[in-house]
Amino acid sequence: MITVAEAEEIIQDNKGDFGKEIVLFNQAAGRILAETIKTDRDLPPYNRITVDGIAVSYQAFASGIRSFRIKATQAAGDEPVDTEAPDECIEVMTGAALPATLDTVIRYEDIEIKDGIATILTDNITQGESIHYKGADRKEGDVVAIPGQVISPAVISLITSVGETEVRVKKTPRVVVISSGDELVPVDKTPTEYQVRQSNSFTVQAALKLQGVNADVLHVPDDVEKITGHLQQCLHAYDAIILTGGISMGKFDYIPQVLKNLEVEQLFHKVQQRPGKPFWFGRHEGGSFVFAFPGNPVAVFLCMQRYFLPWLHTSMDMPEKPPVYAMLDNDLEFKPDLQYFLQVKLLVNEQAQVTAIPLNGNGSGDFSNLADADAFMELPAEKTLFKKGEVYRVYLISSIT
Ligand SMILES: Nc1nc2c(c(=O)[nH]1)N[C@H]1C(S)=C(S)[C@@H](COP(=O)(O)OP(=O)(O)OC[C@H]3O[C@@H](n4cnc5c(N)ncnc54)[C@H](O)[C@@H]3O)O[C@H]1N2
Ligand code: MOO
Ligand SMILES: [Mg+2]
Repeated sequence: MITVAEAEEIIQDNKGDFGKEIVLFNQAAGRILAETIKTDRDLPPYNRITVDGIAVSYQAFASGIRSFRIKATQAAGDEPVDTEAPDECIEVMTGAALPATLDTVIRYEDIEIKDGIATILTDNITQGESIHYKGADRKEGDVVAIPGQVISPAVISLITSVGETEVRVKKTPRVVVISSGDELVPVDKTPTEYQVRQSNSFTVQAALKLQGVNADVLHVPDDVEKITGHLQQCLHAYDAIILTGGISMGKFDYIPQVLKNLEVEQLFHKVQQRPGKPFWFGRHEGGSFVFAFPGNPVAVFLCMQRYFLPWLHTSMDMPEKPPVYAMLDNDLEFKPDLQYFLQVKLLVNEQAQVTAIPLNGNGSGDFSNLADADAFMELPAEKTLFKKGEVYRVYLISSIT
């Protein structure tokens, strides 16, 4: 059985490539950038006035002039108006360009205007104040966003301000989520006393939706022929297939055998972890990747967060996220020689430490705490006792915020 680190390495060595496409800028939010965005001119593009008031010559102010004749009023977007005499000023609005003859801007709050004369009421004026200088933020041609970056609202502001009407983005993979098992009934059907509703596939579909991936969902019964037929089709139609259930040692766990029959190369089966030990991963020569997750709901959830989403991000050339650590809040014992992924709630205490409160449950079939969990804490396989105050890595559960 391979370790978690080995499984992770094998998955990362098998990244997908789903291509690129061009989308309109107003359709690009949440997509992954596949080009470099550069400024088309300096930012700001001119000496930008940052308050509503008057623009004056500081030299004139320093020489003792306090009353200035208003030569013109200049709105944002107007061509700047130059002054001709030291005691002239221009009334200027926030966002307007600084006239070449002037160098200091004074707010309306600090002046009084009467009969076309603006009088400065304070001596507390600094040369160059209230001006956001041309090129202070970025120079023309500077890089402002790079491939692999999520197109967040902030990136949209960069894309639009440099006039990119279309952007090249990474294509999202075509993904199908296939649940298996005769005990599972559709969500809108009433199960018998010993059946349960299909929930895993929709959990996975929802996790993908938050990543901008619209996955299809399918259910297959525990029937070799039917599983084979569906999988055969899916191997040609999808970049990634996520299966849930049917991969352990049960009499009706047909999935690994069917995948083998369909010549999907097994890259590993079983990982030294809980939950999710029976996890199966492989790839088909047609290019499709198969992630077969154990049926227990917490195992599916963990495997999505710990393996599939990082694979998706790597495949989309997104930068690796820095690791996150938290401090265990309870003593804990875990004897099996498996890496244990503990569901935890994260809190930041008054010392700015991130503490992890374990959410004790009844194993990987108990998904009742999942909605309260913020992360899985990865407790090393070689240890048995974990003490309050010890620090371990946590894998955050992806969410909207
Ligand atoms: N003899 C052994 N038995 C088991 C082992 C083992 O090593 N030796 N491993 C256990 C572990 S760990 C897990 S996890 C499960 C994984 O089993 P399968 O992948 O074969 O999954 P199923 O048997 O199909 O189902 C397990 C469990 O999950 C429920 N399930 C499945 N799909 C869904 C779904 N779409 N929505 C909701 N619930 C689902 C299913 O009803 C079962 O209760 O095997 C252990 N056994
Ligand atoms: O891997 Mo299983 O999810 O431990 O029950
Ligand atoms: Mg089973």
